[in-house]
Amino acid sequence: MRSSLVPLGPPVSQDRVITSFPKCYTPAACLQLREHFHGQVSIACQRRSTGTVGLRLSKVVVVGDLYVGKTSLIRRFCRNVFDRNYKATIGVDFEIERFEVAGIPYSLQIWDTAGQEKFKCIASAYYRGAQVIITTFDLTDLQTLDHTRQWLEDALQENEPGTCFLFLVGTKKDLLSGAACEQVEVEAVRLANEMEAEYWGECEGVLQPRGCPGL
Ligand SMILES: Nc1nc2c(ncn2[C@@H]2O[C@H](COP(=O)(O)OP(=O)(O)OP(=O)(O)O)[C@@H](O)[C@H]2O)c(=O)[nH]1
Repeated sequence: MRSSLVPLGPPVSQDRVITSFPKCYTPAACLQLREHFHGQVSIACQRRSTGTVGLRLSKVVVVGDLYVGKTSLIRRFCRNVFDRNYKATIGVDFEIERFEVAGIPYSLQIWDTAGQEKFKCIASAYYRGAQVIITTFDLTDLQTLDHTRQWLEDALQENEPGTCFLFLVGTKKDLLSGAACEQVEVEAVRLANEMEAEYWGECEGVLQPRGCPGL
């Protein structure tokens, strides 16, 4: 069935062609280890028959308090731009990014949700069917870290247990000194482990592993 794997539209750009995966940041923070692969995936990889694996579109939802930097994270990832001007997201917005992973066309549908309380009921209608939940907080505002439990709980409620990969992202690393950032990140990684999520820091939209200095 190779024909069903031909991507629609023009070829994906070179930076969206993924032939190998980077090493995970720390085994404790990364749950997608080889032993966690589904048996069928492991067998398909061993036989190099991944062409028949039908996972070709994943839904990603990004949640978190207002002003933490959800839109900035997505805009950097999709368009490599960063804007210092704040424009609140109204309800939801989305982007589609096309990839080629190990020769298989693959799309990420990324949903940017509004952090403002008054839009929560609109945004939460889009949580269903997520394969990835990215919960974000502002490293300079500890309250936003406290709120991530509730954001995650709300997003998980709309999905089958155990079906989502979870990430916790601390934004605005550039606004903190190394020592202050490390202090918050220790707490964030502890919470990420509790949530069974993988932790990443962020600097003007660019994702960075813990411990990396800001811009
Ligand atoms: N210095 C700095 N500013 C950032 C960073 N990320 C986001 N910002 C700024 O923070 C403000 C809010 O960013 P947004 O991405 O709009 O926040 P949001 O979470 O999408 O906000 P809502 O749409 O209201 O939920 C903007 O002025 C951004 O420029 C960062 O890493 N560093």
